Amino acid sequence: MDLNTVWRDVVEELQPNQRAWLRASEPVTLHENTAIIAVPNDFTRGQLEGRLRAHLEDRLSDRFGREIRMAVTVNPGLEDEAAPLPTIDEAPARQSGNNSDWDADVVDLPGHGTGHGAGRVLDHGEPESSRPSGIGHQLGHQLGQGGHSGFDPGYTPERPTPPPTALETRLNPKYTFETFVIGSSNRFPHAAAVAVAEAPGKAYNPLLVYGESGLGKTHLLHAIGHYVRSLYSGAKVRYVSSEEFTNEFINAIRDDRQDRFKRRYRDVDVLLIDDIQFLEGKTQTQEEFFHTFNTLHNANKQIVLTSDRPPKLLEALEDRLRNRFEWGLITDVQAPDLETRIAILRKKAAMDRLTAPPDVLEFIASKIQTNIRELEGALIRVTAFANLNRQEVDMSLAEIVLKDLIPEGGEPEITSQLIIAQTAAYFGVSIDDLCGPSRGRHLVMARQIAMYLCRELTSMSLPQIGKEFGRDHTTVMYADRKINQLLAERRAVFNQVSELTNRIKMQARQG
Ligand SMILES: Nc1ncnc2c1ncn2[C@@H]1O[C@H](COP(=O)(O)OP(=O)(O)OP(=O)(O)O)[C@@H](O)[C@H]1O
Repeated sequence: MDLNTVWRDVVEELQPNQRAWLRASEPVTLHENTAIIAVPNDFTRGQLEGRLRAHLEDRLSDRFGREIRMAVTVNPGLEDEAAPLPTIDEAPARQSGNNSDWDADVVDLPGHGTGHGAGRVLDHGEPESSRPSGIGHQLGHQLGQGGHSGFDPGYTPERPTPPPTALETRLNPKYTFETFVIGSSNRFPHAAAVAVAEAPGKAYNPLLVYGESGLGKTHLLHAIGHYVRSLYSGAKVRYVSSEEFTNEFINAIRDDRQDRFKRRYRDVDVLLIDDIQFLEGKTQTQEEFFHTFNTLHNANKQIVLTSDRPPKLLEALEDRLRNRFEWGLITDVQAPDLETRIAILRKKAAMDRLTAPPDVLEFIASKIQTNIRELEGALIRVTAFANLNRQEVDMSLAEIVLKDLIPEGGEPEITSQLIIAQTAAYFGVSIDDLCGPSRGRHLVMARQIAMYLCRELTSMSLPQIGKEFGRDHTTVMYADRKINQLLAERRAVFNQVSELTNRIKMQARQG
């Protein structure tokens, strides 16, 4: 059964006045349980997402014999098709929607707005890394985006004030679409992310990406931020984890600075909010976020969310909030297949100038199957070990290092308490000191290693790890980077980390 036919029938069955809304709608694709429908403008999208949604989803589900969700995207090109002759009044309006408010360099980005994809078709063949200006455009098309020609973003860049730096928007410069490897496990969320970045507030709103830890959700979120900023200079992009959002909200109440907090999150063009599962059970923060969400959504500002579960399973979230999350497009990242894992390792090796022959990359990729963070960690350890021993990276070396990293018979569960206790014992310091404020050199190193191991061996988020040590997430990020670097430079650190990892894993296995 094809979506075109079903959509036509479903529209036919509507009341004439309702049918009028859908005159210029166009079904784009059916991806698993999501039917993507393009409409010409925000107003129509509002109708579809509001009063017509339940009915249309029911009818689509009946026809396909399974539950179908609808995701609506705006494609202004459809209006042109629907309207036989533009009136004189309309013409200038369209033109102003054609990016004339934006910086010239933005409009002239290669590969954009031409409608003729410079990108390759990604449905077949090897995983590849994404180049948004070509491939993204084409994928955007696959998801019903008309490219960004004719797209009126609805906000103007603030020319008098310089655009915020990546630091101010808190985007990790390494997490871009260029460094993201596309494979079958993430093709759809990647395409959705590109579409949203090319047409913020128009494509799918909100976009929600869910999936297990270490599969690239945060990476995609940051990539959207970078890409929006490169396309629309002056666009206000804000990235925040839900934990930070919660903490800032609590602090704002404490300091009686709610207004400032509200402005911070409501006065943005794109809000990227990570790990919304942390909002579960936090009633007051949920309430605040609900209003933030509504303010942004009503103003057609883009919201992108990530979660470790689909919204349906976020049980301790208020219904009205969960319901909001289900308005737009929901898509998941899955564990990468072997080819994608190899491609990710190749890319990482090239980026960080780590030399490892193809058989070693394949070996690592075959051993570490689910978490990309662990996959990258294993590559770093193998190359660091070789570097310290002034040896070539080869299979026998990789086998030794990975044997320590991956125990026979599956992974035991490792907690931060275990890591902290073992690290404290290993370095001969007390747990209180390890997690306390003292900044003695020995202690700082032990603490950084403990933080690094929490990042490596558990699925805890940066803020969660930070909390264990009474510090914020940036300290954890710094520690993680620092230890990764020292692993390659200092044999003592490499040995300590390896030995400690073994001890922790052994202890975890013994229960
Ligand atoms: N497709 C990919 N291509 C290249 N690198 C990737 C890809 N997916 C993930 N990574 C890398 O894997 C690491 C973990 O990814 P990320 O932090 O985005 O995962 P996550 O799903 O947000 O995990 P968590 O829920 O634990 O925060 C990052 O270093 C990221 O750059």
